[in-house]
Amino acid sequence: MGYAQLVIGPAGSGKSTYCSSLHQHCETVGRTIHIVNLDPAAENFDYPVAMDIRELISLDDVMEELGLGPNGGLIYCMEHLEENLDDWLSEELDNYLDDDYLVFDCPGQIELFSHVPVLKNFVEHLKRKNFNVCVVYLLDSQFITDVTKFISGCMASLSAMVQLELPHVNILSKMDLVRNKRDLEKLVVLHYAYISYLFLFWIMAHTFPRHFCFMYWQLIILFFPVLYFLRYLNPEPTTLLAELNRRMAPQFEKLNKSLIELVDQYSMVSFLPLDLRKESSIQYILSQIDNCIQYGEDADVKIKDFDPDDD
Ligand SMILES: Nc1nc2c(ncn2[C@@H]2O[C@H](COP(=O)(O)OP(=O)(O)OP(=O)(O)O)[C@@H](O)[C@H]2O)c(=O)[nH]1
Ligand SMILES: [Mg+2]
Repeated sequence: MGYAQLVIGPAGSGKSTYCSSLHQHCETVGRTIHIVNLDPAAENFDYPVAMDIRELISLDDVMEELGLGPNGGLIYCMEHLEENLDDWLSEELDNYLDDDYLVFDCPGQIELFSHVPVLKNFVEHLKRKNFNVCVVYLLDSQFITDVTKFISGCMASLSAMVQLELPHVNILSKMDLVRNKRDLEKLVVLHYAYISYLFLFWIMAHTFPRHFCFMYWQLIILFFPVLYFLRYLNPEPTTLLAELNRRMAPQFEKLNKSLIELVDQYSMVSFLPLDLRKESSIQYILSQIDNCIQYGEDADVKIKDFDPDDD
């Protein structure tokens, strides 16, 4: 039994960077994984490439010989891969043993996981080769700066989920950028809270000179910033719906409600945050994916077989 991650997501969402960080992390902890490049347009790699689609077909050749543009050329390359699943891919996969762990770094063209059946047939082939496969869908954290962007990212992920019919892990990448923004927001809110506090303190001191009144106001003033942070830490579907309705014209209310229900039904609101600066964040994501593909479960059984107490 082999194990595989299919890393997909919109262009520039951080797929290749994730693959490279994952490889580094695994090297550090003494675990072997092999990264496969499935992007015929990729040129620079921060990880050792175990298998490379460019050995099968080159995007530049396709564009030159067939007169196609970069996107049409890429779809042609992927369809060529589909035609060579039994030859090229099977031969390459034969180099890997049982228990090997492959990570496929895919191109970012959304067509590949919305309606073009190449990836679907690709994973079917992996399954036939006895691989446990999990989809890892990366969404750039910038998508949470705007509710409409967030919903469109969720829809693209949902489309991959429905098309590929595999265990699916959603990841919010580039969390280091969110943190900076949130720190700024925190600072602004605390700044205003502090000014309000001083202002009210001054008014109350002149109007009600009793001490318990200050305590009462103190509680109210501190309560508002806390509520503000909770709203960002744990977004509820109802909050998303309210924001969506606020952003769009009234005639879209019914559509918004259905979209949010759909997103909620497929548990799409749950994304695992990935902060590449933290080793613990990569480790947590990897453990969740391992769980999905049951990696390591056989190893436990083997350890039990060799338990020295049995003698
Ligand atoms: N700040 C920050 N930048 C990141 C992170 N991950 C990726 N990037 C940057 O985002 C850009 C795109 O990253 P890639 O890893 O090439 O994204 P990709 O999804 O492989 O892109 P395509 O293969 O073209 O679809 C690069 O400039 C990366 O340096 C991250 O965790 N934090
Ligand atoms: Mg890439």
